[in-house]
Amino acid sequence: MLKTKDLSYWYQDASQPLFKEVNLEFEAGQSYAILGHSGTGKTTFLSLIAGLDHPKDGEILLGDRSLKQIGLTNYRRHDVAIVFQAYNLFAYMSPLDNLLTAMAITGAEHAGDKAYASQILRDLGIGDDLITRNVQHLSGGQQQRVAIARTMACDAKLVVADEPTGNLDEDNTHAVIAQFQKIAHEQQKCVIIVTHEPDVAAQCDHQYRLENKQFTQLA
Ligand SMILES: Nc1ncnc2c1ncn2[C@@H]1O[C@H](COP(=O)(O)OP(=O)(O)OP(=O)(O)O)[C@@H](O)[C@H]1O
Repeated sequence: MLKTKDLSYWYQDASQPLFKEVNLEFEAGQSYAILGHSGTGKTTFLSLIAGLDHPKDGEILLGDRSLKQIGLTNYRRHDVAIVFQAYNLFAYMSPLDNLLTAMAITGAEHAGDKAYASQILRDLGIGDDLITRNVQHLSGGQQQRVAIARTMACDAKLVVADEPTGNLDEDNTHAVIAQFQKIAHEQQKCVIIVTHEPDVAAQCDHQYRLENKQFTQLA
């Protein structure tokens, strides 16, 4: 589904790339964890996959089209959903309006369908008492579940998450990863998660470590 072809990136100095000539393939219906020490370039890699920046060298292909051909704005709107550690919800809106707004912006199949959006939130434990409350009055774990619900309500086949459990306790971490597994296996999406936590990575279908400018498959 998504492929990197000789992908390289550096910020200032081309002789010191963060990663070099990376060739990876990510399939629909599977989840992938990317581990690695701080500063190795995991977030940078994810931002390229998410279409937030252009590669310095090489390319990223969705199916047989490069992100450059698709256009990054187009790609971000329709093909990829992003979950950050800091939830990144629309502030001052309720969980329900967060989903409905994202569905409208991305032109999702179920755009405007309140019952559909409410059910996804309910399935993630955001019940009727919380669904219309300002998201800023929700706990960290609840906000992260809303962010995940939003990716489920939209049609993007690729879901990327940067340290999605970084702020969560053990129970919420477990629930969030279980939900990502559901997104991969039941919705047949491709889920790519950057994490520091080996326990989190171990719950994904595949694990890679970014080290010495290359990705090594661990499992
Ligand atoms: N906009 C930028 N300009 C210059 N250097 C940057 C920029 N963003 C990140 N870097 C540097 O690039 C390197 C990789 O950063 P990145 O955030 O991708 O690493 P990471 O593996 O995700 O780290 P962490 O696990 O700590 O989040 C770091 O040394 C960082 O300081």
